[in-house]
Amino acid sequence: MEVLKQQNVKLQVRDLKKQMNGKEILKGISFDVYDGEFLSVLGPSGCGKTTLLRILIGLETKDAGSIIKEGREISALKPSDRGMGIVFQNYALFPNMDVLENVSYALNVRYKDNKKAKQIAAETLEAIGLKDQLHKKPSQLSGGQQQRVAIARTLALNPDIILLDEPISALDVSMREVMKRELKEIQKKFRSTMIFITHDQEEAFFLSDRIMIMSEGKIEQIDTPREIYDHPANDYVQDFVVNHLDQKYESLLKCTGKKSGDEQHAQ
Ligand SMILES: Nc1ncnc2c1ncn2[C@@H]1O[C@H](COP(=O)(O)OP(=O)(O)OP(=O)(O)O)[C@@H](O)[C@H]1O
Repeated sequence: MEVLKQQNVKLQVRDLKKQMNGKEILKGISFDVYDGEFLSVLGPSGCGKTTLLRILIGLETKDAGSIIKEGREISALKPSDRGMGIVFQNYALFPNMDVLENVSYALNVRYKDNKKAKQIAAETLEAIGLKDQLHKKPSQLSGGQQQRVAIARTLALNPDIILLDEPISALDVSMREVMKRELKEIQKKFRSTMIFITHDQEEAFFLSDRIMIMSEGKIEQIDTPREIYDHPANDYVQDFVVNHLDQKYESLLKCTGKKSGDEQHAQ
């Protein structure tokens, strides 16, 4: 974590508030995201994760607070000017276009140069392991492959920050495991800054540099997986995260190659 803290802060969210139908959905959320960080937003259904994501990218307005990306307040900008990309749970691919066309579509709009768009799309698809699938339609791909196309489509646009809204949840159990590992590889390869929404404790612990735990529109704790596990901030975190993971945490850490706090101090 110290390494990340020394890096640039990419995004600063301050005192973000949102009400809907008279109900407080976000109750003054403040956090930073570091350059190159994988931050998970973890919480149960209805705690406000998706609302937060939609406000960050500009699909929803905020009532109060600020969103500062690389020193600039972006709240007034439209979604396409915010330098953020989003990957949805349901892929949202164009069914009539092949894989290459799906990824090059937005690049065409950006560069107005079909050849360049296709080249960037093909390079990104190759980097993500889909070079043999370029001319298949989405319906000819597995759920995991479709989600990789959706991720490639976002990566190809090279956004400053990628938001992922439960991108793994719709896949079947075995594909979820594969996708989890692939997502980690993709983030390492592209060194992207990612904000990942999930209700799944194991996903968050496996993937994240830090985890932000939410309940009922507020942040309960934001820290590294190890810190959260070793020092839960309150009873909620203890119950929702630590008790849930139980003995699985050490094996999750082994999978990621992360060392325990004690081992790190010993070095
Ligand atoms: N358009 C809306 N109008 C009124 N209430 C809404 C609207 N959108 C969301 N809510 C409410 O806001 C709260 C937070 O919803 P949100 O979708 O952000 O939570 P979440 O943590 O992402 O949950 P889930 O994983 O189930 O989507 C919920 O109580 C939801 O019913």
